[in-house]
Amino acid sequence: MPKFDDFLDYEENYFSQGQKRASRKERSLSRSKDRSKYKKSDQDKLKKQLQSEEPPLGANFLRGRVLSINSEMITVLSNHETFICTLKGVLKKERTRQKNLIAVGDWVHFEKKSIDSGAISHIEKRSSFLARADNLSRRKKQLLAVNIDQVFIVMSVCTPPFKPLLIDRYIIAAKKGNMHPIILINKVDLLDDPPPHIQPSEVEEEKRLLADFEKAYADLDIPILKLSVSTGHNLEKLKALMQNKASVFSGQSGVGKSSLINDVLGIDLAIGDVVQKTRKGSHTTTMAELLPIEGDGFCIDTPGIKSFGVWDITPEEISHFFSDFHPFESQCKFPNCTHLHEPDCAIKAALEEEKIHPLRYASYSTLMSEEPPKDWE
Ligand SMILES: Nc1nc2c(ncn2[C@@H]2O[C@H](COP(=O)(O)OP(=O)(O)OP(=O)(O)O)[C@@H](O)[C@H]2O)c(=O)[nH]1
Ligand SMILES: [Zn+2]
Repeated sequence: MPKFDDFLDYEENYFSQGQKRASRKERSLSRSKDRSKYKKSDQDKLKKQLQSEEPPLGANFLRGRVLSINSEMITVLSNHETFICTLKGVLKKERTRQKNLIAVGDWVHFEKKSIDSGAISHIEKRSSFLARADNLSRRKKQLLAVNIDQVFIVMSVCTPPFKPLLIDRYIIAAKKGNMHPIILINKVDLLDDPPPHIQPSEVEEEKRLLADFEKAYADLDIPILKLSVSTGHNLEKLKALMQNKASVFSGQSGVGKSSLINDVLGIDLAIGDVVQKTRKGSHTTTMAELLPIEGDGFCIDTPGIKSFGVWDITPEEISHFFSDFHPFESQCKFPNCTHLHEPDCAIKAALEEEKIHPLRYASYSTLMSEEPPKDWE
């Protein structure tokens, strides 16, 4: 195992771990404030606050962003120039104590040693964590990247069919890591111009499901963008959403993540063929890389990232993040009601009175009862 893999062992405390320890009462109190917690302005505030706590840059020091970490080399971008950096001795000592000392996406201070090299002396506090379950080692999680602003949850229509019941898993994983979820519905061209093997009735069903989904999720403060890589529909809007941000694309196989990434990176690689496979094959490790996009901003293109944290969600987290259920929960007969089988459940009552959308309840009950499939990746 390469030495630097140790950096990716995830040992940071999610902000949500504190929440897990909090009593049920405290949790329900905090729930009422939850809606605002993940709003853009609040996250920006957090970033500013974290930044203001950092020490001032010394003379001959630069501030930059870690783009990639390979063997003993850390590539840092500062003012549009890249520097190959090492860790200063003092940080190396800390490295043995704190495993995730440096990660892709970190903001660092480094001393310029030559026109293209430097020594990192300080790592700024992180605003978000992108981790995934580590199947290979006994240690539980791998840290893939930090300070990622937003997660694009990519779904498609028709091929593969739209699967609204999967979306909340991604939403919760994003929010747990303190990243903004944004839902992308790709391949909408197929709704107007379906290939011959798709029956008109299937297309109608997809349209109905999509309309239902938009209605059910309209009030959740999560942007939904319908687009098509094939026709270019709304791709400019997507690029605008990515400006000045670090973004990651997640979603099931075949929904069009690579096609979208290629488009925003402004590269023209054939998708789903040998070129694409070779490109993926070249990522022999699970390490992420920040790739500068057209304009200003970054995206991450790492195969392993598509399933980050989505099978690592507890029932407490599920109810915590279903904020549209919170106004009713206190009226359930049992304080620990799971809203699945219990009598006198206020959530089921709200569902019958159409105060909760059936799709939201279906998503909730699927999450609460489903085991992760073994062949997820
Ligand atoms: N009709 C249509 N096809 C698309 C669109 N976007 C992508 N595709 C096709 O969908 C297939 C899968 O696209 P990819 O970009 O490889 O999907 P992916 O999500 O990266 O898949 P994995 O690499 O398996 O995770 C390819 O054949 C694309 O050409 C679209 O907007 N419309
Ligand atoms: Zn209940």
